[in-house]
Amino acid sequence: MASSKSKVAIVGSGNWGSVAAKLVASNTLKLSSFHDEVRMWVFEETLPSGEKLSDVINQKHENVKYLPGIKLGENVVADPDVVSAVKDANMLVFVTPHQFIDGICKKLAGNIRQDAVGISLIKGMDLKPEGPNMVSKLIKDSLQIDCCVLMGANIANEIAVEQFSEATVGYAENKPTADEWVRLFNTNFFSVSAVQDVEGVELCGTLKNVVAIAAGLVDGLELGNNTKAAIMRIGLNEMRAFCKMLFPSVSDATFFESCGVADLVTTCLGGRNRKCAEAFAKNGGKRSFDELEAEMLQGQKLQGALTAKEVYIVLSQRGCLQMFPLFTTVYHICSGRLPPSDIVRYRDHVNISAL
Ligand SMILES: NC(=O)C1=CN([C@@H]2O[C@H](COP(=O)(O)OP(=O)(O)OC[C@H]3O[C@@H](n4cnc5c(N)ncnc54)[C@H](O)[C@@H]3O)[C@@H](O)[C@H]2O)C=CC1
Ligand SMILES: O=C(CO)COP(=O)(O)O
Repeated sequence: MASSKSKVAIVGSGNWGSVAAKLVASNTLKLSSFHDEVRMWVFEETLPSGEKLSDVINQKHENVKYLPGIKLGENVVADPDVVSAVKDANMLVFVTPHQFIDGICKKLAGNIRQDAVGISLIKGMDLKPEGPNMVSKLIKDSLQIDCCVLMGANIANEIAVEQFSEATVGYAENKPTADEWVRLFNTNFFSVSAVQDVEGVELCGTLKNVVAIAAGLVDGLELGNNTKAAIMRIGLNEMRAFCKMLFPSVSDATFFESCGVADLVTTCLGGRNRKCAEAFAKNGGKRSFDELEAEMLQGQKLQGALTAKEVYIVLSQRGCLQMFPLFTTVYHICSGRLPPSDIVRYRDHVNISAL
């Protein structure tokens, strides 16, 4: 007889992907409605030792490259083949840098269980010539599955050592499925709640990375706390305006959840986008974000600079750059068209034409 237990697979194994696997795997051991084993797809790479990353994860139960020093749990099994990693699972957790998800979905289409559901932890958007698409929608449409999102003030390294934080699950209509995701992720140090606003939750997680770049520039320029707070406030307003422009149904209450103001604050204080933007400003904009990412993040990926470009393209297409002067200025600084110091002159730059 087929088992009615749910089986979980994690699509991704970077910094947050590894922590998500650890969180979920601690719960599948405790909750009888889940199979113990959690399969985690690893984008395979060869370590300096000559060993394959997936082999090392399975031997040491640790992602030595993206989450060193943290045990994932013996029930996390690394699999370098994405189709094999998901084939038995009915709960799929997507957690890769956003630039890779389209290609991954193309590989998975037609290769997942009929009864599968998904959740996206990916902060970023998918941009097609016809316009912006949310990552959860891309997953939903390409795999024909229900797809929730989980976003929040979730710096992975802090959750890895079990420091208290919160997260928000966003769902469209299917509350029972959202509740199942909450059950899978919630722990005594990771407090998860669900709201019926999938677009609002996902766009908050996406757009705060652009504001984090602005906050990092302020840090690099040593402009102080008041300036940084001002940039965060202005950024939050632009986040809200952008959300409402794309999806008028987005609720103001969503901005007060962990996925909203809390994620904005933690990312502007301690995230990777902030850190690289600080270095960018300290170098006077002479070293690109790609160079700084490669040098400072040991293979981890920034989402903010790419998202700033994607947001800029959406705003240009819609002819509303002037309504989003901070987002526009962040893009021009990231692309080298304006100096980092112009972050506080953002109001002067709303009429710059596209590159
Ligand atoms: N790290 C964090 O603290 C948090 C990250 N997030 C979000 O989660 C998502 C994933 O982030 P992380 O897990 O931190 O990843 P990461 O930033 O550690 O990225 C590296 C991952 O990308 C993979 N990769 C590299 N090239 C690839 C390719 N061509 N195709 C497929 N995969 C490739 C690497 O193997 C590695 O698993 C992002 O959208 C991020 O914004 C959300 C909350 C917290
Ligand atoms: O999303 C994050 C925290 O919630 C992490 O942000 P960074 O990618 O800037 O580190």
